[in-house]
Amino acid sequence: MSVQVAARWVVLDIEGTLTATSQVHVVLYDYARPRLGSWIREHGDDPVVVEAVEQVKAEAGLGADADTDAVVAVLHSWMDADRKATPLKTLQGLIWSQGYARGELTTDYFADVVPALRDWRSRGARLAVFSSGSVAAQVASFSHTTSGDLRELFAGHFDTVNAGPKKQRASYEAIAGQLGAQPGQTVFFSDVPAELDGAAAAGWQAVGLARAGEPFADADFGSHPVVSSFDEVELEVVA
Ligand SMILES: CSCCC(=O)C(=O)COP(=O)(O)O
Ligand SMILES: [Mg+2]
Repeated sequence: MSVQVAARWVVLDIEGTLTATSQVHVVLYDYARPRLGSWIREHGDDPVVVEAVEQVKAEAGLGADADTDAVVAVLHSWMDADRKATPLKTLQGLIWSQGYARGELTTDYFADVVPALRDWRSRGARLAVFSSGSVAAQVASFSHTTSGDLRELFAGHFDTVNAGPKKQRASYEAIAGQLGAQPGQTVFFSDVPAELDGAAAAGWQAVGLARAGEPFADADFGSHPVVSSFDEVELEVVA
């Protein structure tokens, strides 16, 4: 069954929507896990790293003098629990960016994704991304994919820093404001029902992705329309 959407702006979640969850939880997390300690030690003069480490200590209740091993233990526990904490996402993004630049990481999308995004873009839709992954991680991941460099497809990238938490209405209002998008002409695609609730509360259209084999495949999407792939989306691009 197909879902009809009339929109100018298409905003996309990544994990579970564009890529398999294993692409993040296995490929990317396994890449970051053994590199966190050395990254923190070797970039002690990078203010971004210093701030992220301070945030980890504060969020985890560690003392200010906690050593790097203690910070890394917290980061590993957050990855084990898939806690999408902003300082973890910042540090992962730095490490993944280097991995993509070195050719050690490549993003693989579900088969329907790249054809759909190219079709929507060619017909005048504006595309943007809203993910818990940092903007740096997003840009790096779209630059090295099995379909080439896809960065030119996107007009905006949003994360928990420049937009806010993905389940909150205010984050979607912030994104629409930054894009200059009319909420009613904007659609958000995600595999997580609570994220769709946040988008809908901001006046957006919201469509669930229930992809076979993914963690949210059998989730209750409530009143949100649901598709199992982008092949089931009929997008009318409005001016
Ligand atoms: C290559 S971007 C990294 C994706 C990531 O770290 C993540 O946690 C994905 O979460 P999402 O909000 O896209 O479900
Ligand atoms: Mg997701």
